[in-house]
Amino acid sequence: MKKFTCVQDIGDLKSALAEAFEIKKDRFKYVELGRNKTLMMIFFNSSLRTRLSTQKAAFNLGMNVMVLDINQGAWRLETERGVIMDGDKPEHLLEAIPVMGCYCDLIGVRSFARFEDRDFDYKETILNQFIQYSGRPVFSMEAATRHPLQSFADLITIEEYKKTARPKVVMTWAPHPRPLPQAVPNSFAEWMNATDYDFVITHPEGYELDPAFVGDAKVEYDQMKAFEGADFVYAKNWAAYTGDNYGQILSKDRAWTVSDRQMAVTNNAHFMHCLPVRRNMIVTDDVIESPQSIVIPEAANREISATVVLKRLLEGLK
Ligand SMILES: CCC[C@H](NC(C)=O)C(=O)O
Ligand SMILES: NC(=O)OP(=O)(O)O
Repeated sequence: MKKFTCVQDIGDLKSALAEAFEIKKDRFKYVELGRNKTLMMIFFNSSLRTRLSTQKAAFNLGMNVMVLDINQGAWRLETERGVIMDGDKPEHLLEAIPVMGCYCDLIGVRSFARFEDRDFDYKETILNQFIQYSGRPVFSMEAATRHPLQSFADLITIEEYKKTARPKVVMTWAPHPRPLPQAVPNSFAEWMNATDYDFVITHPEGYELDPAFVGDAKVEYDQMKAFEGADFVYAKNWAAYTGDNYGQILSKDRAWTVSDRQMAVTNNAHFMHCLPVRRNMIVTDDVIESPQSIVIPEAANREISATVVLKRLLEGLK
């Protein structure tokens, strides 16, 4: 594997899942693979799970790790080509990227959507500059339009907890005080559409995601109807994608907050969320603390998804 930015990069999902469960049984099985190899993790945005689980995954494979928070300690970076750099940014990404590539073997990048220009975001301008100019294999630690390490961990978790071969999985929008990226819901939809699950998306009108990610998923504007018979509920907030509303908050309607009311019409569904979660906006305390909540095992599986991805990138170096 030469990059990991989307579901297609991991190849056959059944093989990827088999590798994940093999590693889950013995996560140090490939500890020699990464000896004297260095992972560089570059964050343009905050992180807890990705930062910790990906470092742990690198240690599982015997790698060295360097972490750079671009906006703390490094030079502020200009990302637009052609700009006259007479402002507050002393360095351009087009120099910084190949320099960073000199010091490592693999690069992970976190660079959220900026919500200033939909084309800039949806062309994955920042991530693709790392792919083009670093000279190293690059993987996404959540970019503008996808979060594949999260989605892979989500799939591992559903496979571990499902009670039927084709579970009903419902992704629901929920309110949030800030406009959040579409990367997590886009990516979850992309991975769910690559399985044979019964996948439904539910959100208020105006929150339609990019059709390229929605694919053949059923979209249901009535949340209660969507929840009927669900085996898994995956809650997430996202800002509007369509038209002039791009990056905007259209609703903070807390009738969409996942509570016992909605969970009561499911098939005793498991509750999932990628975290961090705003309690009593996205989900009530009772639901996220209930026996059906699997948000912690879901977060634990981030170490497993990252170990499989780093292993395949290291194998691709040979
Ligand atoms: C894993 C989630 C990261 C980010 N969350 C926030 C709060 O910015 C998001 O919603 O994309
Ligand atoms: N789910 C996830 O990626 O969490 P962080 O933003 O804390 O890394």
